Amino acid sequence: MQSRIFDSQVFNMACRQFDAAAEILDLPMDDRDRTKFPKRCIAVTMPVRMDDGRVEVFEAYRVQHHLSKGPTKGGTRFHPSVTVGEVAALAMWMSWKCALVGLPYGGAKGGVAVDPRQLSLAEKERVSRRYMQELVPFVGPNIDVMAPDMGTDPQTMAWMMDTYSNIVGCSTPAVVTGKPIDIGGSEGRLESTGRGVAYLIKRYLESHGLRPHQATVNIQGFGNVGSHAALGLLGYGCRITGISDISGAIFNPGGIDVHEALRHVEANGTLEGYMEGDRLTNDELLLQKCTVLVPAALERVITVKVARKLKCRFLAEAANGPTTVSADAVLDERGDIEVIPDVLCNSGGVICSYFEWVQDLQSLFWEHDEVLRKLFDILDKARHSVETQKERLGISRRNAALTLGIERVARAKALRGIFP
Ligand SMILES: NC(=O)C1=CN([C@@H]2O[C@H](COP(=O)(O)OP(=O)(O)OC[C@H]3O[C@@H](n4cnc5c(N)ncnc54)[C@H](OP(=O)(O)O)[C@@H]3O)[C@@H](O)[C@H]2O)C=CC1
Ligand SMILES: O=C(O)CCC(=O)C(=O)O
Repeated sequence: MQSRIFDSQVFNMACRQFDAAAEILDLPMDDRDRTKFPKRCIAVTMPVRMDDGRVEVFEAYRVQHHLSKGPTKGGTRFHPSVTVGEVAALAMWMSWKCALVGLPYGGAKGGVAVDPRQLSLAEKERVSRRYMQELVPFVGPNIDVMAPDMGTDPQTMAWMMDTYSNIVGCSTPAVVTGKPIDIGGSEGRLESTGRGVAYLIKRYLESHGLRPHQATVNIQGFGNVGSHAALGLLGYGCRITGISDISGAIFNPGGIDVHEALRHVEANGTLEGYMEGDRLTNDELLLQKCTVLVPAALERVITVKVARKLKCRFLAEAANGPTTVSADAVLDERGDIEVIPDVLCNSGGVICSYFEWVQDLQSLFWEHDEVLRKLFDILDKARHSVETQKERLGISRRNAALTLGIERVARAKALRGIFP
C-alpha cells in the first residue's frame, strides 16, 4: 500500500525504518501494511478568535496509529511546521516506543499548525480549548489519551482536560497526562522525559567504562526535555558544555551554569542575551567535540553531512526522529558513535504518563520517589532487552529497539485476527 494522505519526508522516514525492521523480523507480508499504516487520522480546521477581534483558522490533526493493545497515547505539538505526515510519523514512533517499554497502549500524536510564541496567553488558551473541543468525539481515558509535546506544557493540558470535562459533564483527569499535580497530574511527569534521557546516558556511559564526571554534553533544544536532561546530567556530575534554543547556541568548554541559563530563559523566554560562553549556530553546536550529543528539538537535524562530521562518542536521541535514515547508515558505517535511539532514549515521558493515567483511574497517588524508582526500573529493563536483541541478531541498537516494538504490535494484531 502507498499512503497518499501522509506522504512527506518524515513519514517516509518512519516507513523506511519500519520496512527495514520488518525485513529483519521476516514479518509475514500480510501483516506488514496493517502494522505499519495509521488506523485513524482526524483533521480539523479550527476557528479561533484572536485578541484583536479577527478570526483565524488553524489546521490541526490527531493520528491514532493502532488500537490493538489498548487506548492510544501520545503528545500534542504546537509548531508552525506541523503537517499530517509529521504527526503520523510521530504516532508510529509512539506505537513502537510504548510496545518496547511494555505499556498497554497504541501510539498517537496530535498537532496544531501554529507558532505558540506568536500567541498571547489568552490566545493559546483558546487554541488549546478549541483543539480539545474538536476532538472530544474521538478521545477519552479508554480511547485516546493526550499529553504535552513541543510547544505545549502542563497549563495547556489543564485547559484541555477542563474543556473535555465540561463537555462530558464530569471531571475526567485521565483524558490527558502531563497535567499540573493539583488537578490529577503525577509527581515526576514534568521532568520525566529529560530525567529518563539523563538516566539512560549515565547507564550507557558506565557500561562503556566512563564515569559521568568525565563526560561533556552538548544539548540542542532547551525546552522541557533538553533542560531537564541538562539538570539530570548535571546532578550525575557531567559537564554541560553546550545548550541551544531557536535563537542559537551557547558553547562553553569550561561548563555552563545550567541553573543560571534556566533563570535567564524564565525571565526572557529565550536564551538570546545569555552571555556565558561563545555564541554558535544550532548547526555549529552539533559539530562541536563532546562525549554526548543530545538533540532535543526537531526531527531530521542529523543529516548525512552532519553525521559524517560528528565528533561525539554517544548520540542520545531525546527528540523524536532527529536522525535521517541515510545519516543512520553513515553512523553504522562509522561505527565509532553509540546511538541511543529515540524510542528508547525519550521513553521516560510516556512511561510516567502511563503512571499518571493509572493513578488518575484509581484516584490513588504515589510519592515522587516511588514514581522515579518505577521509571528507572522500566528503563533498565527496556535497555537490557534492547542490548540483548542487538547482540542476538547482530543489528544496530536502533533496529534492535524498533524490532522489539514492532514485533510486539504485530503479534497483538495477529493474535486478535481480523474482524469480521
Ligand atoms: N515533552 C515530552 O514529554 C516529550 C518530548 N519529546 C520530544 O522532545 C523534543 C523536544 O520536546 P519538548 O522539550 O517537549 O519541547 P519544548 O517546546 O518544551 O522545547 C523545544 C525546544 O527546542 C527548541 N527549538 C525549536 N525549534 C528549534 C530549532 N529549529 N532549532 C533549535 N532549537 C529549536 C525550542 O526553542 P524556543 O523555546 O526558542 O522555541 C525549545 O528550546 C521533541 O522532539 C519532542 O517530540 C519526546 C518525548 C516526550
Ligand atoms: O507522555 C505521553 O503520553 C507522550 C509523550 C510523547 O509525546 C512522546 O513520547 O513523544
